[in-house]
Amino acid sequence: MTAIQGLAARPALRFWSQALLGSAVLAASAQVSLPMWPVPATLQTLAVLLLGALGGSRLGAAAVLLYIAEGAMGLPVFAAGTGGPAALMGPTAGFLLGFVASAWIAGQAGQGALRQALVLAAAHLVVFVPGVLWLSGFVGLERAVMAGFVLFVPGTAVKTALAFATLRALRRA
Ligand SMILES: O=C(O)CCCC[C@@H]1SC[C@@H]2NC(=O)N[C@@H]21
Repeated sequence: MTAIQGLAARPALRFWSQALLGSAVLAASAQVSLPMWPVPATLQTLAVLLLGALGGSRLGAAAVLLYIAEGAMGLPVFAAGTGGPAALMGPTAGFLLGFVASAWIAGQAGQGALRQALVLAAAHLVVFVPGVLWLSGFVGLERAVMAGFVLFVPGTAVKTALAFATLRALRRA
C-alpha cells in the first residue's frame, strides 16, 4: 500500500492531513501583509473563503481551528509572523475567531453563481463582527469600526470577487 492509498483508506487521517495543509496555506496568506496598526491588511480572508468554499464547512473550520492552535502554541503563523498567547489575546484576536465562522459559512457556497456570490460576501463580512467588537476593547468602538472595518471595505470587495472567480474557475475545470 502506498502512502497515498494509506491516507485514502483512513478518512480521519486524510481529513486532518488536509486540514493541516489548509492551515499551512492560511499561515502563508498571513505573511502577505501590509503592516497597518492596529489591524494589518492580509490575504488571510481570501484563504479562509477558499478553504471553506472548496473544502466544505467542516474541513474549512477545522483548518482554521488548527491554524489558531498552531498560533497559540507559539508558531509564527499569524499576520506578519506573530504567534503565541499574547498575539492570540491581542487587538486582532477577534478576526481570528471570525475566520472559523467565515470558513464554515463559505462551505455553504453550493453550486449556483448568485448563491456562491452571496454566501462568500456573507462569509467575508462575518469576520468583522467579532473582529471589530474585540478590537473596540483596545481602541474604542468608533476607532475600531474605522480601523477594523471601513478601511478594509475596498479590499474586502476585491478579495470576495477573487474568491468567487477562483471558485467558479475551479468548479468549471
Ligand atoms: O493577527 C492576525 O493574524 C489577524 C489579522 C486580521 C486582519 C483582518 S482580517 C479582515 C481584515 N482584512 C484584512 O486584510 N485585514 C483585516
